[in-house]
Amino acid sequence: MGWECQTPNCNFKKVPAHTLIPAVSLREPFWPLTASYTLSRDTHVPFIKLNVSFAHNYRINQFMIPGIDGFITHLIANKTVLEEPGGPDDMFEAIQRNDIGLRRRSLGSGVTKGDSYTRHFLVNYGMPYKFIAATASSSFEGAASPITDTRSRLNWAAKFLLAQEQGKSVEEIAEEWKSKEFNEVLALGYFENQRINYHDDGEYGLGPTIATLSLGAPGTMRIRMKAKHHHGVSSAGIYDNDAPMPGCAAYEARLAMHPELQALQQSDSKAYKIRLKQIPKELKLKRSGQARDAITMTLGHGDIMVMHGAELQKYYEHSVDHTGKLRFALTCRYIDPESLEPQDKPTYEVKPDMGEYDGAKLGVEAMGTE
Ligand SMILES: O=C(O)CCC(=O)C(=O)O
Repeated sequence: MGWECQTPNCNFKKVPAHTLIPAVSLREPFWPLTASYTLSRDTHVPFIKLNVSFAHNYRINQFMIPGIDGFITHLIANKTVLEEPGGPDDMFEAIQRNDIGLRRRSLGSGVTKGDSYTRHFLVNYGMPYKFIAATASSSFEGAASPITDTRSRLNWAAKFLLAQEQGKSVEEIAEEWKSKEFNEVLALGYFENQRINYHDDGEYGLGPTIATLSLGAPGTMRIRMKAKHHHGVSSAGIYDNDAPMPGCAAYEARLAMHPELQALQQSDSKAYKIRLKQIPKELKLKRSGQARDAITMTLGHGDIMVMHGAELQKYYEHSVDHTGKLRFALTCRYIDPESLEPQDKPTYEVKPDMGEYDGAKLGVEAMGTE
């Protein structure tokens, strides 16, 4: 990676050497990391429900958001996970040693003269994911092992959590999961001061489950209700008539008037439009500002974060920053091939995941609790 001048006939190229950041340097002297369960630094506001469990070397923080059908789960890895052969420590160093194609990509914005670029580095594998930036996609065939291993690891994590949530066995979930398993890995690389701003992952054609493996410096992931749903009013002062969510501004009052407003929408569209302008003033709803963060998770090296539920993406958004030297986030999604325009379809076959990673098999004796 480096710089290359694209002026015709200019051959300027600068490729600074990357000094490898060893995985052991990520260990924090005052943060216990052993073969037992790791502590949590996550926080949340009172209306969010947290369920903590422990399994397969992970402390599992499952956040439930009232009103939302879905969950956000943070699997906090212990030392056994980090040090397993081909695991997070090995992956972190392998991504630094091999060029997996991480580049700043053009956002294709017409706002400024010339191209503007993402502030972080990215590359996509498997089914093309065209929403963040014009990201070149490559086949899983021949991809570096951290890419294919991540796909397999995250398919396991998603199946395990869905089984837990739905009270089914992992085998039962595996049967249903097969046709919609993760078929894409988006790798993001962040150097110092690089971050991804608030956004959602609810684009057309995406499955309801999204999972990320975090490698390197701990990332701070913040989740907040989108301003439109929190305040319930557009910048033009029009009331937003989506169902109000617990934790939003004037929740009780908005909830009480919701059925009446729905009925008015059906019966008298003129009166309904007038009400949409009156309500923000009546309830003194703010048009600007943001909701406070509802959940803040510290995504440590080797941790997995799984978001499940389409409603979650509709009402909530997330951002991630970090204060270290280098962080990678490898995120898996299911992208419906039918949702892609002919010109966006892959030119290669996206084959099923043959990795068969099973986190339940790891270090069972060391934990002594499974
Ligand atoms: O950096 C991360 O952990 C999150 C990446 C993310 O939000 C995304 O890929 O949509």
